[in-house]
Amino acid sequence: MLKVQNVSFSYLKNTPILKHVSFEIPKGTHVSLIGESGCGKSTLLKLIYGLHDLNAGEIFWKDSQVLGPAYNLVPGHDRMKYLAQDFGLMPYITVAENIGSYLSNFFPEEKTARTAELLAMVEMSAFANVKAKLLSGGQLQRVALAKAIAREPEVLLLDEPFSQIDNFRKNTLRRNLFAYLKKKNITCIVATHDRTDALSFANMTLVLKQGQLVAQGTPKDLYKHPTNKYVASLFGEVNELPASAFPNMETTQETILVYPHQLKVDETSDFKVTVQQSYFKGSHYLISAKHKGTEVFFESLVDFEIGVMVGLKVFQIN
Ligand SMILES: Nc1ncnc2c1ncn2[C@@H]1O[C@H](COP(=O)(O)OP(=O)(O)OP(=O)(O)O)[C@@H](O)[C@H]1O
Repeated sequence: MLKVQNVSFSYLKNTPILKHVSFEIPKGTHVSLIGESGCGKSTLLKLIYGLHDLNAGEIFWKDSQVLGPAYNLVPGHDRMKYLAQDFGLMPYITVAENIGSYLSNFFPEEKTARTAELLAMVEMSAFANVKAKLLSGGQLQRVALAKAIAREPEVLLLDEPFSQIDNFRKNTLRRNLFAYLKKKNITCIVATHDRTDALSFANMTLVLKQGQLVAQGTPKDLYKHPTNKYVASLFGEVNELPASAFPNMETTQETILVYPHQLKVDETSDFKVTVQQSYFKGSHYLISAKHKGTEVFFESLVDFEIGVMVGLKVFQIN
């Protein structure tokens, strides 16, 4: 169990970055850490790893307290691995040597086999003998991931681990990596802006806003029952609409959160919008429209001309 208890932290005096953050993560859980840019995701990963001293609170991995540089000559918990956004690879040695640098030289055959296994997982076998400085950003990121799991940490902390990897490779890589981590029961926290990381590959999602933990739960629960628009918008476009605009909800004062796929064109509906822009998404169009000055997004299988007025109804609310 990873326990983060009432943690507060600031880099500079009087500028709090994290405020009273508490949560617990059972061993082997995959967590996605989401929130707008600058909300403190990277900082939280660094604190869990022990790279900074806390202002208040405590962090424990199992029975061992994570201590910052004031208490540790070499910062960083020895059962954890933290992969920063800048990768931390050595440019003048090969890909295989970079990965092998964390593995013991006492068992050369095992080291070679393990390096080959890790290279295959990140689809970089063909680059084993290429110097790291010659790789693209996405290739470097794949090698850095292989290096991070080389010694099988108990806790893996990944900061935007797939940000530079093309979509084609990203999906295979995510499936390989998360299946491997599950098999080895490695606890993993991924700070991400990618909704697929947050929804499809996590058992638990933590939502940060301005340094505070504002929501936590399974990805499905948070997606289906977002506590507010901020949480919902981290999964994609979302509309906040007056409930009274829709049939059977005329007397309701509240607003409702509706994802674009939950709105359907229905010319009989009194809720009229004017089409502003249409974005082709492959399987459908995402249409941006206006209702009394408010932007409304809906999905449609057919395209609409800009300026056309259409009626919308909510057809599938959570
Ligand atoms: N070394 C530092 N010294 C001072 N302030 C810092 C330092 N590192 C980060 N910050 C500030 O802390 C806040 C949180 O930054 P952090 O990198 O943790 O956010 P984030 O959620 O990971 O952002 P992003 O999604 O853009 O990576 C930001 O306001 C940032 O400017």
